[in-house]
Amino acid sequence: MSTPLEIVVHGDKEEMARSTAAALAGRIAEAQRARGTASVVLTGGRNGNALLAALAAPGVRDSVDFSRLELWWGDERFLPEGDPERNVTQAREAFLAAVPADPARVHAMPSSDGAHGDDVEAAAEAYAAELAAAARPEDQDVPVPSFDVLLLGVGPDTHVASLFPGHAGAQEAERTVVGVRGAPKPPPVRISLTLPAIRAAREVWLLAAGEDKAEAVARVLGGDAAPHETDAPAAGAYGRERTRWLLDEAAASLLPRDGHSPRT
Ligand SMILES: O=C(O)[C@H](O)[C@@H](O)[C@H](O)[C@H](O)COP(=O)(O)O
Repeated sequence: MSTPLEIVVHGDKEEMARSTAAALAGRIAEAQRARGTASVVLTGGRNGNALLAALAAPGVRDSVDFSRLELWWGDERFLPEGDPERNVTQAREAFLAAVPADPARVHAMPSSDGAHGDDVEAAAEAYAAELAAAARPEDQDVPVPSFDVLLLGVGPDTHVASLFPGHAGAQEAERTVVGVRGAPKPPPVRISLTLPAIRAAREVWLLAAGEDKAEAVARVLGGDAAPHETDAPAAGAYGRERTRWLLDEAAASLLPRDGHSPRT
């Protein structure tokens, strides 16, 4: 990992969601002051949706100018539009329905009944093209926008987005978006940003709360050296400027406490 890690441990998952939502609102406001707009990549999953619900809370959402916020997704379940299992469907329910986001700036990944039908590779290429079209010349050499914050839930097997240990997506070194088949986490067919796209973000924030994440957190952060990213994709998820792990006590419970702080 090339950027120093920040590890923040909260009392419980609710506090992690609330605190991280407030920090994200602040980061969005800073980016909008600095560059006029902000760009955030959302994640699916329980922790990701809890964060979105906290961001939509009245005291927090009022500090964000949603008319100047670009929203992207790190992965998506490749299902028909409106399917309750799609990350964008869950984000609409948890968050988008409550905030004045600009629909032109909400970049959902394709559905399996859209322009590309059930061709997940074509759908992935289309999203890669949308990302490339939004990239500016001054952005880094990876053809995606300079995301200000890229959010990732962490799976109990250390997967992030839909990049799973031992699967081809975690080894992709060129493309920015891939189609995923045979995902161990249902549904099996997905679209995902790759690690090169993830690492193009200014900041990567990894969300891991709950006892079921303790082994994954210890696997990536607890040893003397990080595991290889193809074996533990979360180990390859870091930003150009900042990498933050947002935990709760349960998820941090297996980290070394004997004066040897987790690798940061
Ligand atoms: O589409 C998905 O399922 C997510 O994007 C996935 O990467 C998720 O973030 C992790 O599996 C953690 O999910 P939980 O927070 O529910 O444990």
